[in-house]
Amino acid sequence: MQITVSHTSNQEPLSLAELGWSAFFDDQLDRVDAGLAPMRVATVHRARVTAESQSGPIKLNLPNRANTVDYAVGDWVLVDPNTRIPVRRLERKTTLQRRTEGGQSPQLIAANVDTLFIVTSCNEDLNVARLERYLALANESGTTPVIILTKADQVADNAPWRDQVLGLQRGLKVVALDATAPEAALALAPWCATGQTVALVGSSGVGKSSLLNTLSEKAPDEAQLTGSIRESDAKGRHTTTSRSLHRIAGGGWVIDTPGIRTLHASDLSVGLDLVFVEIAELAPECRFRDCTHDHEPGCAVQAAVAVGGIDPERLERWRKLGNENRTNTPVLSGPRGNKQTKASSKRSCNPK
Ligand SMILES: Nc1nc2c(ncn2[C@@H]2O[C@H](COP(=O)(O)OP(=O)(O)OP(=O)(O)O)[C@@H](O)[C@H]2O)c(=O)[nH]1
Ligand SMILES: [Zn+2]
Repeated sequence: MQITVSHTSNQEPLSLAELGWSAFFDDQLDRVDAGLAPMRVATVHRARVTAESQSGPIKLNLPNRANTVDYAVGDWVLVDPNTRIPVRRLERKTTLQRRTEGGQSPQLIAANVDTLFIVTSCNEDLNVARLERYLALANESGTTPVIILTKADQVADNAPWRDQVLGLQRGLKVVALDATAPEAALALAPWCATGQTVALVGSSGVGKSSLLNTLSEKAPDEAQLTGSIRESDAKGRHTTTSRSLHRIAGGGWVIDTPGIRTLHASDLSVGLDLVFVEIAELAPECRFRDCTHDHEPGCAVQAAVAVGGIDPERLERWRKLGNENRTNTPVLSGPRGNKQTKASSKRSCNPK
């Protein structure tokens, strides 16, 4: 499908596949959609949404009373090429969302992300509990997590950092690199092929902007701001201000999402099970169905801790994250007035 839309860019037209289109979206098209142009949401502001069309970036005209919070960077929308009004948003393949503290409805971070790059650096600031949160978020949203250890060039041996993160989830891929070096793009190429979409999450100062610039081969004058890091406490300044969709040189797309530091564990169920799979697998063997793996007799998890099969610190972090999840996930009223949480209505791994 190629529908011409007047635009501001001189770039070569992109195929839909280059924009990230796949059979998943094609299957959602109806005959009535003929004449509409599929486009990908690139930026979402309070009253303004822009998109990447096949012929370049364009500003969308929102219908009256449309709420921009309904759109996420990475969304596919079908746009009327004459009015530039998005007529329909396609169902999302993956949805990254977060709930701010006390927030009733989750806030969209990004949509249709294939791989979540969880960025952390080889310094003393590495926080496994935070990485487990990001992993649970990635799993829950349906994206594949990859841990990126930046600043590998600043340590003689990155093995101690690699060892800390490899065990955080079964089959986890970990890549150590220098985010500022062109070779970083090569190391990440397996996840950045044409049509693939990745997103970057991680604390301030770990190298997300640097990685973004390296992946997009941005010239210095158009590069994202890269902030400086305070040497004293290894904590960075927050410098990134607008989320957006960037083209990866010779391949897919990268979404940069600020504000992820205020991420809270909420709405997690299978996402948590996949991170703490060693606990989830043993839980059915506990004597009590609602075992909290704490003080109960016949607890298979505590038995595994006793013989060194389960790391007690992991169990403690699982408990904290599960508690945080339950606290932050609003309780919904069930059909007959019985209360149930969204998380517990799916297969749950919360401390029961
Ligand atoms: N040597 C080296 N320096 C790096 C690497 N990654 C980032 N830096 C430097 O660390 C500082 C912070 O990097 P940024 O890319 O701004 O970090 P960020 O994660 O985008 O930070 P926020 O925008 O605050 O979220 C900059 O001075 C970078 O040049 C790396 O892999 N090696
Ligand atoms: Zn138990």
